[in-house]
Amino acid sequence: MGVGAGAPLFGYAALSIPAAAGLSIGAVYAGVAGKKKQLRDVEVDEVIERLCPVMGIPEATRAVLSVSKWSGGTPGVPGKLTVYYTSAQPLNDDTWFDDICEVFEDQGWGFFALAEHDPNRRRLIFTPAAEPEREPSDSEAVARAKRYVGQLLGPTATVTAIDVDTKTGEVTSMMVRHEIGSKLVSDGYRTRVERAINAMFPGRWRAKWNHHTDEVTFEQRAAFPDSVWLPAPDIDPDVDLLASYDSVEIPYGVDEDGNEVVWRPAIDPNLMLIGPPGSGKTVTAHNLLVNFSRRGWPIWVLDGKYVEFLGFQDWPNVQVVATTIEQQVAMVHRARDLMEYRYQKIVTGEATEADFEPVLVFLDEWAEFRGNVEDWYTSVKPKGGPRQPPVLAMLASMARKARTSRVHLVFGTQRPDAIYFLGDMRDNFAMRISMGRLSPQAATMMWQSPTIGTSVPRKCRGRGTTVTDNYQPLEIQCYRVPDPRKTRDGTPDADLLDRLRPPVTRHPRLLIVPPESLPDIDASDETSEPAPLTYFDYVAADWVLASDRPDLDPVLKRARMNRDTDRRIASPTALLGLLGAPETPTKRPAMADFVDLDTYRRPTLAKNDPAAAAAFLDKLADPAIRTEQSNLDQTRTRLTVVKEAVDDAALSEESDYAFASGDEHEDQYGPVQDVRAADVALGDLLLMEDTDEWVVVDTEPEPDIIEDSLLSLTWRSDTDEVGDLAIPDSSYVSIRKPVQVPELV
Ligand SMILES: Nc1ncnc2c1ncn2[C@@H]1O[C@H](COP(=O)(O)OP(=O)(O)OP(=O)(O)O)[C@@H](O)[C@H]1O
Repeated sequence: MGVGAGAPLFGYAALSIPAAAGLSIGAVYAGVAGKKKQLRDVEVDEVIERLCPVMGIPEATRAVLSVSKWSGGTPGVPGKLTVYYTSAQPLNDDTWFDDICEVFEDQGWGFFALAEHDPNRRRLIFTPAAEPEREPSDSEAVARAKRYVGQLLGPTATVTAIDVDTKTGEVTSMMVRHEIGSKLVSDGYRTRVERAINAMFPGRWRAKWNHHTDEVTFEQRAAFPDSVWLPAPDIDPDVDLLASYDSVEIPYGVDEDGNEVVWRPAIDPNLMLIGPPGSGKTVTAHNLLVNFSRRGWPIWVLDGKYVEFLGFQDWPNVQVVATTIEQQVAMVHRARDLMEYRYQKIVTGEATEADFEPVLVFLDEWAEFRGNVEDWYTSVKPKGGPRQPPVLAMLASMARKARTSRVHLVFGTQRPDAIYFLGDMRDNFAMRISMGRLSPQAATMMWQSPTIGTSVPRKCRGRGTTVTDNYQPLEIQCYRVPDPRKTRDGTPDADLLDRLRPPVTRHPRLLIVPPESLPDIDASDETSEPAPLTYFDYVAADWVLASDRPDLDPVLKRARMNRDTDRRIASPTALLGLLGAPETPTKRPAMADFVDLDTYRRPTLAKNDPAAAAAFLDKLADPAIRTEQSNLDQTRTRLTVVKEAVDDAALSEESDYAFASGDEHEDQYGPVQDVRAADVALGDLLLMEDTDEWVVVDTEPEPDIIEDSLLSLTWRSDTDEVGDLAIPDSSYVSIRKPVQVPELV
């Protein structure tokens, strides 16, 4: 038996019980009903013992509770509970009534709810109610999360909200209020907390700190998708390029939350695209090309590798894909001339920027192009001509004039060499994408931080780093597009290309006509050899509509490739003239023998119709304008280039961009070394001995926040797994350090 009935539990003078309350503390019944009454009193006293602390009453007293309307057997359950309070203070506590009801429920009396509150009498009446909806009690994962939070942010930290994955039961995000704001002002401390959260919970986590409210939200990061195809929303194919220019947004990928990232060329005129082989740089360039073509922009392409853009040679609005070194040099000069022409028109007051239709120029695989041009130049350098090919000195000034001339550059290369960031180049290529993983050295060049982009998983193709609207670096998955050259009819890739292909060709395809040698005008006798063509002859090459020169059209040539051709090319032995293959290729039939020229597709009628395009080209080719624009251009009649004819001032201004030939550091990491854990640095490759896998160390090693005698190494794998290793700093591990590349200094 519990507390003895019939007497106050303890003296409780402070509580004045209204006489009408009918509290039957002194009544002890005997007889038939005595047994039931006794049992009920015991229950009531048990409840009172637990209720008094909830009511803020230090010593238990029966004056706190009156119980009536019992029903259902022995002892049964009450139907009305009247609770008296002395202090109104707890009324401010949102959970007070629930806490009172919980006492009744714990006694087995069922669920109660407040039915009436009489503040004058300081009385609360509770009656039976339906079961309230309650938060389920903490799962093991939640309890663990709360415990970790207490360890990291102090015992007073409280988890104010928590999300759990209903399938796995794992915590996916939590909001925490803490009282260590002053400690968390330090970046270092916050980083340590974030590392610890990453180490303690499955998956990758990020923290959003709110220093004003002393709150932090930890969220599990969503996994990036492996591949996201470029969406093909409807776009007006006839949109007015001049009117739409300012609002053009080119979506090129998604961040980890699925938000689309866009390039706005009217704000950032040029884009720099960096990526080692296999990282997805070419696919990203194709994605940009398709995007712009769908918005009706004319596109010119320099393809430093010659083969990457072949599939887009007959894509609507792609005007030219320069695939030989001669064409490429001519194209860059012509783009530069177009920029200068427009610039001059503004200077002379004949036009404003708003009068120019935008053009997109790809300068892809620039380092490769640079090497090729340097080699080629030795064979075409005119006597007395500049030492370096002039085309290599144009990049910076083209980038600078892009905004005014609306001739926008996509500059692509494998590595962010220091020369691409000299002078105002950094500002003129503020819009950037780096594909794949960067070394800490390259990351410093590209993102001014040795940590950004250095842990991008190498096997996740199309993954890279870019900038947000506020120029903050951000990891993204770039959109993917099929390469038309490698896509077979009837496949889903072909269907997607059909949806992405602009329905109207607004800008006709152009060809750069190879210049022909002319007789040497200085020669005294008629039998002398024609003078060899020089660099400037190639620069001055004519441009024509592709439809006017089917004999030169590579698209047409490809269209007539047949199985015989394929087979002949397939065998290296056959190509060597062995095994019965024809030693000299048979003369090919004339174009007219196999193509009906009349049915050869002319460009779809466009705003820029062929006649207008031809007039535009004439204008560009007009010697008067060309001489005015640049002294670098030489026409074929001026075969001997005298030194003075070259604008040395223009060249010397950018002579620092005399590009060094680039080494290949494909893997970017040096030999295997065994070092103490204390000597491991961010960006090193680390061998995980249990899985025999190389992972990258993705944060600066630090003492473990929980066990500070250990060193914590966080890592990310090539397939985007993450983890944390806490080891004594004297233990040995195998690492590979990123190589230092001289061109990045
Ligand atoms: N955004 C992407 N999403 C998914 N897979 C991609 C993506 N981009 C590229 N890939 C895959 O990676 C392969 C290589 O891509 P890509 O040709 O663009 O690489 P690259 O960096 O240009 O290399 P290389 O210079 O050798 O051509 C593609 O064939 C494709 O399978």
